[in-house]
Amino acid sequence: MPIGAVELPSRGHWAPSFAIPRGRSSPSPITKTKSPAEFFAENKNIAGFDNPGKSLYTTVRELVENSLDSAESISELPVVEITIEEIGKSKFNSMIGLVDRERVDTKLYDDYETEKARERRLAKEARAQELQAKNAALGKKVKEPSATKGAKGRGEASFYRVTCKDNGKGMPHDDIPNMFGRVLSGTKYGLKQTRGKFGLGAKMALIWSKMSTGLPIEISSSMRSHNFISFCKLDIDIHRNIPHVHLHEKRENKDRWHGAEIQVVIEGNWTTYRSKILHYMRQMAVITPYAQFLFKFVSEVAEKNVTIRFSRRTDVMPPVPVETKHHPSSVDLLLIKGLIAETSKGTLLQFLQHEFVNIGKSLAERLIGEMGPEFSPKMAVKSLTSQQIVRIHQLFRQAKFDDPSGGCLSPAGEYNLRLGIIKELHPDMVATYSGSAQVFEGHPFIVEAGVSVGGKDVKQGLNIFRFANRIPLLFEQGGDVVTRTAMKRINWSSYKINQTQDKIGVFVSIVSTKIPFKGTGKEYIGDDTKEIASAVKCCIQLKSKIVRKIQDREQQERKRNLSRYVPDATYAVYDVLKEISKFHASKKRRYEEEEEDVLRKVQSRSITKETLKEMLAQYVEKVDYEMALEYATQSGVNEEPREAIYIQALEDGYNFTDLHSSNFVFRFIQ
Ligand SMILES: Nc1ncnc2c1ncn2[C@@H]1O[C@H](COP(=O)(O)OP(=O)(O)OP(=O)(O)O)[C@@H](O)[C@H]1O
Repeated sequence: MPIGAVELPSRGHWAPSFAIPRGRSSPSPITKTKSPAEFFAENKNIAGFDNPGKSLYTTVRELVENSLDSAESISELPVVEITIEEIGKSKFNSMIGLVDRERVDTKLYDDYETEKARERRLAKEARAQELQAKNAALGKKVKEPSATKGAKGRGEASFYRVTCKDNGKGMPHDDIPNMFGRVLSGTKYGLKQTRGKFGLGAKMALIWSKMSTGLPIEISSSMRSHNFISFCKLDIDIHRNIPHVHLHEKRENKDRWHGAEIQVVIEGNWTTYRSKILHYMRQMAVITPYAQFLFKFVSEVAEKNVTIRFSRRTDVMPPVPVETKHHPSSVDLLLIKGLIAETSKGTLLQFLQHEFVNIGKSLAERLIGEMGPEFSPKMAVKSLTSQQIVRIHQLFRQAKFDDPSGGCLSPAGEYNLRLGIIKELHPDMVATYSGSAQVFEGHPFIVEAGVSVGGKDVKQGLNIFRFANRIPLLFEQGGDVVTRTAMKRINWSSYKINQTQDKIGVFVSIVSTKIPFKGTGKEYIGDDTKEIASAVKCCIQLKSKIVRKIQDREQQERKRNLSRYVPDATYAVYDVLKEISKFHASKKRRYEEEEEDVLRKVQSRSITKETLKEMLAQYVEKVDYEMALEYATQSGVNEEPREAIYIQALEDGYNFTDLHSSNFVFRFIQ
């Protein structure tokens, strides 16, 4: 939807209005209204900008998610480059044209400490270090020393330039100022599964930069059809909630690049949020294995630099989610009024039939009949009174409608989820499951889950990975429906898994046209949504798959263990045989015919160490095969290797056909 079509909440209507007393002498309060930009600047924590560290994290997150939404919207395999560049105080000062100044009156500063206090602090730190070294020498677990707190005081602020570049759709030249300089404006307001929803994230990064560094945001963008790059430098007029454009021009696009590059300079804290940012990138790589991410942290000190490339492992992308219409049981009074105001349909019958899913002509007629004598199919929908609209709403809440289909959703897919887990965690075992579409308050949702055991960089116990509309959720884990289900409602021991000792990965991805997040931070899904809670439980219960995989693994390990002993066993047996064959030659003892045959062969060297080793290996192979066959007969392996596969519809422009299964995709290129 072009930005012009986005109906912005008009200032003053939605914003909290409150009374400010003028002072003791003046009892009559004046009512003030706030612009959305002002409101979010004052309450930035509700959008994930709680402190400098979290703000750095949220800025990265908002920019990366916009990039992915953008590339996927044009079915382009995403290539996203994100760079966080540390900017020292001197560099920052020179960027804003401020001359560095040494402290003169040191006692003026909050972090001033007397000589005595400094000595005491240093002595305490030395004692802590000594204790740590002692513990390390004794092999005891050493706790990370808490960041040495100097004297009190907030310390120096750290500044970072965050740049995010993608190969997405780009933006129309004239829309850029509004997209980045007007809070609550965006192109993702329709009823559709997208990562972004509120029209807020990029603007919050700008508001934070305005609050912490005063520097504007820079946007470069080009669309596929453009032979120019739009460049825009802007900040935001907080009080009026409008963009304040510094520069907006068209530049040459020699390389025919399309996509967007956003750059913002903010205060942050890399030290405290480093691990959160890297976890976020890794989890994004799990759920988006068809994207390529290049993450860079560029420090002023070269040793602190970080470069991580999360490579693409597949070019199979989930389908682009499609916009859908509202389900009658999901709408409220305000929404019905909005739909009536916007509809191009003339009559009530047409309105019901065309503006909602799952209302066909005959159902629309039955509903109108049920509304009462003052309603008729041919009546003008725009002539409905407020009372009549309430009647429609009441009926929508009580009538029975078919559930909405999940066809408009775009889950990661079992194949991608499995691939992402394998690529980033290298587990010993992974089982995945994809649920069918279900419904919550008229919105379809799909839950997919994976369970892994073992792997790289995975801690002992439960490691929970949560995703909503393919966004990793890292904060407020405790109250989340996935955490609670995995910790409290699943009996892991019945899966042959030890909940405290095994390295267990639990991955749950929920996609929907409406994710019931708690709060605006998009950080967790409450445990109180019954439908979602039970779907999550069903999905994590991959019991038969997990148990089967563990048995398979035990089978493989048995063979591996037996094979490992073949050389030693060969030497031991051969040495014994040689000794016995000497006895046999001296006729001191008689043996059975079969045994004599073996001993003769050892003597004549037609049985050597090598042949014996080979025979033992063959025997292990045979026994393993027989046991596997027996196991397969018991557990019905005949059913197991069959994978459901389906053929993707051939659309114009495709010159290949994909055969999908949860474990693989065959691509036939014509
Ligand atoms: N990298 C990008 N490529 C193309 N368009 C972009 C990009 N970043 C932002 N946009 C456009 O700017 C709009 C505003 O982005 P913003 O991050 O403020 O909100 P949002 O993504 O719509 O919602 P949310 O606040 O939930 O993230 C987006 O809707 C999108 O149309």
